[in-house]
Amino acid sequence: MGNITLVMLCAGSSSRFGLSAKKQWLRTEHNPLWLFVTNKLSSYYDFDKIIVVSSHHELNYMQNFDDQFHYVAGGQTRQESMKNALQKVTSEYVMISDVARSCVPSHVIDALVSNKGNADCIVPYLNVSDTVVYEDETIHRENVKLIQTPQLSKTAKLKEALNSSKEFTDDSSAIKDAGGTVKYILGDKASMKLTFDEDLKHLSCVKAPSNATFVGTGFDIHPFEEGKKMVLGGVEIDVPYGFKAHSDGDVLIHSLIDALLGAAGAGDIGEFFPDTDAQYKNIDSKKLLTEIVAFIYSVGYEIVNVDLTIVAQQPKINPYKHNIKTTISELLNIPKQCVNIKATTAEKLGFVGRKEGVAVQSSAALKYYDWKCL
Ligand SMILES: Nc1ccn([C@@H]2O[C@H](COP(=O)(O)OP(=O)(O)OP(=O)(O)O)[C@@H](O)[C@H]2O)c(=O)n1
Ligand SMILES: C[C@](O)(CO)[C@H](O)COP(=O)(O)O
Repeated sequence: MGNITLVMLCAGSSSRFGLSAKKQWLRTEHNPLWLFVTNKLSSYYDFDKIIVVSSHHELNYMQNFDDQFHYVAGGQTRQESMKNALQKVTSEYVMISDVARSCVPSHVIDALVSNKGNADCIVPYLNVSDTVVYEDETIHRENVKLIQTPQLSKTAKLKEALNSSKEFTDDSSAIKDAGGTVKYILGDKASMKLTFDEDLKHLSCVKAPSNATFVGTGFDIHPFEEGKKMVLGGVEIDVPYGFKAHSDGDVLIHSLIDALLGAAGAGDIGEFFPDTDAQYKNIDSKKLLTEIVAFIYSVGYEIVNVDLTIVAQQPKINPYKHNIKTTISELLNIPKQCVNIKATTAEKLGFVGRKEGVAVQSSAALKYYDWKCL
């Protein structure tokens, strides 16, 4: 243990990446990239502590993957994410890395550690081999450094440097601005940052995602309530009663949400939308499904197909099947032929047979987003 904490920054929004999946959630075999990179760096050096910084709404999901790390919610900027992580750093030194730099070679980590203490911040860089023009003027390219991460800082100095109102794009510029010392060491082209989708062709150290399929199931029941509008599968049903619920009571969409979350290993609808939360009172469940679909795609999955079975003695479902199928396929952004809607009565048995309510059983299949096929 060398009194160094590793902070892995994984809370970005991947806005420049431009794909359905966020870059830190691309899979290599079965591992999300953030886990692959964190495990790789932790194999190079025996850190005192490893902190993974996640987007706030992915924190619970991320923690499912590995409980050996500490997890912290990130902020709106890289700097905010760093500051949030630093609140949990007690070691004398901190190594902060971008998960977007997924193929950092071990010799860079070795060089950072061997320079520990030689300056307030040890920074890997690359020289440039192109001619450089800055504001229409050609400048001496030997004076240009392309800065990389991880960077190894004295924790106290970095904390002090970030207590600034200024926004810095990396640790070393903050430390320099605070009068600290910086030592530059040669980095490696392999440490290239994954920013745009075309950068994927340089992602040499990771394997393709597994082609496995993941299946989840959902089940929900809602009793009838007189005088309420009925919405089922996002479609208004022409009957003088609806579903008793905190939300609009769309029992099909609730069941489908649980099937999607189940396939992704992401818990259940109540963990995402507590029925004690006033913001979901009478909410349109299509909005909930839209949020869950965005989550499923952003954490690196694609939806293969869904199969939904409505168990109802009333109302008659057949007249609405086509519209429900169309609505669900649009909400999931999958072809209509990948959405199957079944309806059955309960043969007048039980609460369904007594026309007290409706149950829906759902199944969903997911696969990893195949970024290698781009
Ligand atoms: N609020 C933020 C913003 C960025 N990062 C992390 O900082 C690293 C470098 O940021 P960048 O490559 O810009 O990632 P994104 O912010 O996701 O990309 P974009 O700017 O295109 O949205 C990434 O590992 C990213 O996850 C972070 O932890 N918290
Ligand atoms: C920290 C960094 O990787 C050093 O080059 C870079 O500044 C991150 O920039 P981004 O826009 O936050 O990706």
